[in-house]
Amino acid sequence: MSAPDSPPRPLDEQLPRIRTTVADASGLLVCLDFDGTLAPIVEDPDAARPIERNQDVVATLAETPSVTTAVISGRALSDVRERIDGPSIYAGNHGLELAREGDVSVHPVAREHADRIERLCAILELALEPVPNCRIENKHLTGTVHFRSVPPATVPIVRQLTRDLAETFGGDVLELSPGKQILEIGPDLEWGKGDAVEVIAADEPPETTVIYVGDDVTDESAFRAVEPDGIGVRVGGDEPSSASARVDSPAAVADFLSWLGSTGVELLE
Ligand SMILES: O=P(O)(O)OC[C@H]1O[C@H](O[C@H]2O[C@H](CO)[C@@H](O)[C@H](O)[C@H]2O)[C@H](O)[C@@H](O)[C@@H]1O
Repeated sequence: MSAPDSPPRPLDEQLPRIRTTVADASGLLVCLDFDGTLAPIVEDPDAARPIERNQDVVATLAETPSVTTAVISGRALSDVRERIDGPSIYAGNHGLELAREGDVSVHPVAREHADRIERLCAILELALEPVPNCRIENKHLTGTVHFRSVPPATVPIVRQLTRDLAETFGGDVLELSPGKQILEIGPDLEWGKGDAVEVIAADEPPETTVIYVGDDVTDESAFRAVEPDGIGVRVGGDEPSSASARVDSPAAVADFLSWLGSTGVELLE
């Protein structure tokens, strides 16, 4: 395992360990983040789409008997399900909602605070309306303030207003967290993508290797959940990470997933 403050190694360097780990397994649970991992980061969050090769390889993996696929996203569950087909499991809102086997479960504390999130999103819409290209994404259990496309001089204002309004209207039950050119508002909870991965993995047969691929700070809890027995792959950037391997881009994710679907599946016990 790499220490949390050490950079993951390029995937090629990690392949010998990955081969051994997969060869010792009877099946794979492949968990995938969406934005920045399957889909390139784009200016308009509504325009994000997986690259075609990721869409194809996820569909192929989803049909492979020894593989379970899951998409674990910060987007709302209803949103991410529309964006990629195939997986049998989806988690939305950073793991606060989980859909599997025809059932959707929602974290009870997040459900309790959903009205407060809705109200705060409405207030933020009004307050930030004068800032060109500032978007509020109301995800019902969490909300996102997007400042990727705002005039650079207004970013500090967006950040400060968001902080102030979250403090005033979030009481002591909501918290802010960072993302890629966003601020996320959610319930103040010890629950994240790593917890969702653990819940999903608990239902897999013994000797399943868990793989998690993601690009952002909220994916770190998932890397910690899967490493060192499983495989964490961080996409892009050069930040320290708890993932042991790194790839450059969604295109490189497609290469890795294709390798898993061919060589990886053949290596399984
Ligand atoms: O966990 P993820 O599936 O990676 O979701 C994290 C956030 O992704 C989206 O925002 C990011 O992608 C946008 C489209 O490329 C980009 O415009 C934005 O700047 C990024 O932060 C999504 O809109 C958020 O709701 C997710 O929380």
